[in-house]
Amino acid sequence: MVPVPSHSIVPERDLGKMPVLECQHLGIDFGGLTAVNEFNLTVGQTEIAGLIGPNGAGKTTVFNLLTKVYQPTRGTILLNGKDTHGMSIAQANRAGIARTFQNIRLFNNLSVEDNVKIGLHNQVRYPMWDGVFRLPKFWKQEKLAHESAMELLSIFDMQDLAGHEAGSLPYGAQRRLEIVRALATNPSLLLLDEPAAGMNPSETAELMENIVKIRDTFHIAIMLIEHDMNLVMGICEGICVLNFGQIIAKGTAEEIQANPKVIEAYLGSQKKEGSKG
Ligand SMILES: Nc1ncnc2c1ncn2[C@@H]1O[C@H](COP(=O)(O)OP(=O)(O)OP(=O)(O)O)[C@@H](O)[C@H]1O
Repeated sequence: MVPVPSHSIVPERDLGKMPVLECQHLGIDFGGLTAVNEFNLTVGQTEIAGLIGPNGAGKTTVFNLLTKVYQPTRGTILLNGKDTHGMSIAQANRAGIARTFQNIRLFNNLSVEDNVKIGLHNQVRYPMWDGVFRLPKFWKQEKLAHESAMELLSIFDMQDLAGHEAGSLPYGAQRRLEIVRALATNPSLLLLDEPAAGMNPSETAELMENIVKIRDTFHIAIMLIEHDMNLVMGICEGICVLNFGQIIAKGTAEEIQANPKVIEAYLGSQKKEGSKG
């Protein structure tokens, strides 16, 4: 039995299992600015978790700490129980963490399939010479990579787009492709940075269904940053609210929506913005 810390909000079905992520006293300073401090969070093995808060609260910085873009000034990150201290971005990815970005980062001139294959790359194994001389092992791996890429693209019904240039896809499809490429690295924790940004309500509704489908199909945890409260409150089981780099609340959608501190710092202004449009 794995003890779950008291600051945990993991769903019941994940209790007793090794959490996918445990952040303990995590923090980072940029010169005199403390961007994140005392960030303590546990994410369950199959949890969909949300990280919300006002602009500049430190959400993307948390993702950058988890993925090793930044090394923390203090604190610990355990990924599937393993301390990620000193890992590079690639090592953290191989250890099971993958992400998408607020601003789409695809290889625009490559095909959709090749973008997914880049994600698969950390699992393809053959000696260098097999690749250089196009030996049978290389072709076997290529065939497997093609099949895996098509299977992953089918999650979003994108198989027919495999040969298209990634940069030529409509915006919503590019966002979906980024998720597929991240999934191709076989993560146990998938981080999505504002996945619904720029999507219309029907695309967002479809995205919500797909996020749940990905969790159910791959049995992984998903943590997302999002300003679309319909999405967050609709699918996130545990929600963590950041303000000025500090966690001000953790809980279920109902608890967060009723929390006066969260309403004052964030949800109140979100509602006003929503009513403007
Ligand atoms: N590399 C850096 N150097 C200096 N300051 C930084 C750096 N990265 C982030 N910050 C600062 O850390 C704070 C948190 O920024 P961050 O981008 O994490 O916020 P956020 O919650 O993701 O905001 P948004 O919702 O607007 O994306 C901000 O004050 C930002 O200016």
